Amino acid sequence: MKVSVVGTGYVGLVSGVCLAAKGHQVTCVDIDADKVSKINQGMSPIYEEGLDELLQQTVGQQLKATTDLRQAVLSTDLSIIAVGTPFDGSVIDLRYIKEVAEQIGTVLKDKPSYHLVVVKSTVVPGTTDDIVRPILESASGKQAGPDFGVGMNPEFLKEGEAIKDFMAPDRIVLGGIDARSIQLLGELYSVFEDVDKLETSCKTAEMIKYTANSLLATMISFANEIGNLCTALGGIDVVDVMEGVHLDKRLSPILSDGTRIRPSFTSYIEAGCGFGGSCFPKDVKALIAHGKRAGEPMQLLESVIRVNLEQPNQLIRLLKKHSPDVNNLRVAILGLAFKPGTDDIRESPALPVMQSLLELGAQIKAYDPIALEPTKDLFKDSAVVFCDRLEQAIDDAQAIVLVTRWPEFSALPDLLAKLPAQPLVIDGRRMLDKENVARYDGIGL
Ligand SMILES: NC(=O)c1ccc[n+]([C@@H]2O[C@H](COP(=O)([O-])OP(=O)(O)OC[C@H]3O[C@@H](n4cnc5c(N)ncnc54)[C@H](O)[C@@H]3O)[C@@H](O)[C@H]2O)c1
Ligand SMILES: O=c1ccn([C@@H]2O[C@H](COP(=O)(O)OP(=O)(O)O[C@H]3O[C@H](CO)[C@@H](O)[C@H](O)[C@H]3O)[C@@H](O)[C@H]2O)c(=O)[nH]1
Repeated sequence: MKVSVVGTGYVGLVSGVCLAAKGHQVTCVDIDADKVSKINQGMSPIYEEGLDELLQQTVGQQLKATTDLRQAVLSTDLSIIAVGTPFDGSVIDLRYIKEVAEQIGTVLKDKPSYHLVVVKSTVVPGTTDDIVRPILESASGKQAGPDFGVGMNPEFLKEGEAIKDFMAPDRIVLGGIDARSIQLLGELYSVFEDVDKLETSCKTAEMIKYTANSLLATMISFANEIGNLCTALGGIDVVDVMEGVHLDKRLSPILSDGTRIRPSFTSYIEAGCGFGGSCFPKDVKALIAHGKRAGEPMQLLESVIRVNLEQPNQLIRLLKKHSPDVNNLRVAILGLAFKPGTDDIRESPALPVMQSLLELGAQIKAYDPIALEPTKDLFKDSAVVFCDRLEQAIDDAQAIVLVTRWPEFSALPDLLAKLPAQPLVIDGRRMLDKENVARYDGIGL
């Protein structure tokens, strides 16, 4: 099929490149001419494992990028909207979605053939039916249904694993205003075989996305609250607790070949220093606000956000338990990205941890394999020393605070063993073997 994807951020570019790799003819559209130029040269504007390679395989053949939305819509059968939907504190900001809907509607006025417009951005339930559809109708002077189709197809990819998630998704949700819209959207995804596909309304598709993210965020805050209680009670390790809980077959099913799905970090019931990123915090807050407007306060989700806001402080509390005076303490912060596999620092727990330590007078060295540059900008007026190598960050540290679960940090016990004096290690992700580190403490211990 011929597909245009509007917005070339994490979701738009990954979707465009993967759909191209699956054999579709894709035109990516962005208002940012720099991004468009980079994409056409085969260079991804964002860091995502495997994206550059897949882009280079497809660009100039199955995929091209442009700033010309009009031409892109006229020359394709289907347009996917993948622009940002930031949360402004009380509602999600639909400015970019509305702008793009208006622009696509204007083009549809001059397009004689049927076209399907699909919202992929995360939008609160009702947005596609009540906001996007009327804008498309009024800008085109046409009627949704007979003249053009409207669909909603939420995206579930995780940053750092985006290509894998898109190419082999757990499920594909096909929302649409009518059978024809859903059928065409289904055709786009017919190249994804052996994947559960759910056909539904746009409003339900939107709600599935928010519910999925809210559930995962709830599981994390739940694990973190239990972890903090383990710390307060003493003599209990949350890792053992969660393993015991997870052995319930309802949580770790036994597969038909007899193997059991074991608890792992990705199970979302592992305690840590809090969830960050561009999705969980924003989406949970947006659903809370949407609930309030509907007269349905979301008390559980309010607590999920409160627990998460407080969780980075738990690292400071643990540090102070061992070193009550943090003033002038030499502290290494390991990991700045909100999770491994990305240079994205949005809502990363590392940011409030560094801020608190600076206020307490600590001397900070910070290290991340790829997220140093964006963090440098945020702390440019501070005395934080940014290190290019892990060894450099820890060489004279009195304390180490591990914030991001980068695989590279599993080498820490060996590196520490070579140091003349052993620093205290506060493990915010419980990724190190506590028996292998001389002075160890961590979340939920
Ligand atoms: N980042 C994720 O992991 C993820 C995963 C699933 C869903 N989502 C959702 O997908 C949506 C997009 O997220 P993102 O992280 O890709 O956003 P992003 O901010 O990385 O990218 C948005 C892109 O849209 C472009 N844009 C803005 N206005 C435009 C216009 N009028 N025409 C063309 N391009 C325009 C911007 O220049 C930018 O490149 C959001 O609703 C987000 O919640 C994100
Ligand atoms: O057991 C866990 C798992 C994750 N996290 C943290 O949770 C945050 C989010 O992690 P992850 O879910 O891996 O990354 P995202 O890229 O934010 O992906 C989430 O948000 C996307 C955007 O909506 C969805 O598409 C994905 O399905 C959903 O997992 C990160 O800070 C992680 O460190 C934990 O603290 N404990």
